[in-house]
Amino acid sequence: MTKIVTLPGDGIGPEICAPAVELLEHFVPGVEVEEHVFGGASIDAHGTALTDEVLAAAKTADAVLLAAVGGPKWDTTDPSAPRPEQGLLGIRKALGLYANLRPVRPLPALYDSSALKREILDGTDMLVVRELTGGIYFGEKTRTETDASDLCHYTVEEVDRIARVAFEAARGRRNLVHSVDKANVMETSRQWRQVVHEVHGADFADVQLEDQLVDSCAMQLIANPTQFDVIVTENLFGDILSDAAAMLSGSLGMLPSASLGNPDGPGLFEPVHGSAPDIAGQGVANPLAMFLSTAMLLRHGLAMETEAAALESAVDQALDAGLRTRDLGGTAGTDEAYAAVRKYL
Ligand SMILES: NC(=O)c1ccc[n+]([C@@H]2O[C@H](COP(=O)([O-])OP(=O)(O)OC[C@H]3O[C@@H](n4cnc5c(N)ncnc54)[C@H](O)[C@@H]3O)[C@@H](O)[C@H]2O)c1
Ligand SMILES: CC(C)[C@H](C(=O)O)[C@@H](O)C(=O)O
Ligand SMILES: [Mg+2]
Repeated sequence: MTKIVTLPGDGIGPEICAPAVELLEHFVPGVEVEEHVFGGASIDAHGTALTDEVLAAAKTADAVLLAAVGGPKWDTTDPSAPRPEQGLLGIRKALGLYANLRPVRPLPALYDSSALKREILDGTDMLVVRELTGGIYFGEKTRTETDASDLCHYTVEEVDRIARVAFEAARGRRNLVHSVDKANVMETSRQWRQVVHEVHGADFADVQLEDQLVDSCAMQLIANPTQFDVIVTENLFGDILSDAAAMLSGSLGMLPSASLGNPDGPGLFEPVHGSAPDIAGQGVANPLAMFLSTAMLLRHGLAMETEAAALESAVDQALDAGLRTRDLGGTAGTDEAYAAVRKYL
């Protein structure tokens, strides 16, 4: 039997997770869905954002569906206090999920919801491949009364394996990879660039490779997004660039993600956005990034390509038919969005 562990988390997390579970039950008859507390909710219940029990449950699942964590209640500058985000980083690392795929494909129906002009958006279709278990997120952290430090560290192996994910992905797309770094300043970036070129020369010479500095990439994402096919970049740059790229789709509430990398364990599927504390509890959150993450779970986690495409198509059709949540300039609530998508299944 297929087992999915769900981690609704905090803020709008539970509101967008509930309808996603209904979609899972629709597409995977008899699916066993096991829900666990996670993030801030887990800090409140157990004093830690990710308990050993939840991690053990996740390891036995076919896939993990996560909504969002965090919120002002747990925001603190005290280094000894537990943080919801530690649960997120902890589960990514513990499951060995180094490859985070964030596809950005603005729909013509939503061009008017974006801050960018239609003619700039038209034809945009990119995949951000974000390294997820290394870099400054996981390097040594220190803090004293007078200073603090975060170490950015990458091994050659970590860069090599994420480069391969990006090149492989490009082969199934437009065959172009932009490797984004800060090689004019950072030593980790200079080695990143060298390793990416070595992997390219050895095994992927058929794929076009471009280097781009991260500051320039941020500008190019807004100025000329259609030039990109696959962007591969380190953890922190990928975090920032993918939120910027989300706005090409009209809203952060539209961008899904899949975290993969361990062939023997489950993948983790979650929207790119956070727990949106400013709108939590109002029933107005856009659940579409969560639904599209569920589609990625069907595709990458359960090898159910037909079902994944059907769900993506239902989202497209609902938007074509006029579905607009508040973040997209409309008035539809979370339940209405779910009903609008359900109509096309
Ligand atoms: N994967 C995750 O769990 C994740 C990701 C990012 C941020 N966070 C956490 O979320 C908390 C809030 O962070 P933030 O406010 O910087 O980012 P956020 O992504 O939660 O929200 C940014 C803005 O986008 C809006 N927004 C986001 N998702 C939306 C949706 N589905 N529908 C409608 N509007 C949406 C919010 O209302 C807010 O105005 C922080 O604690 C942060 O650490 C968690
Ligand atoms: C909440 C935070 C730790 C997380 C990250 O930085 O990875 C989020 O912003 C994301 O993009 O998934
Ligand atoms: Mg982020």
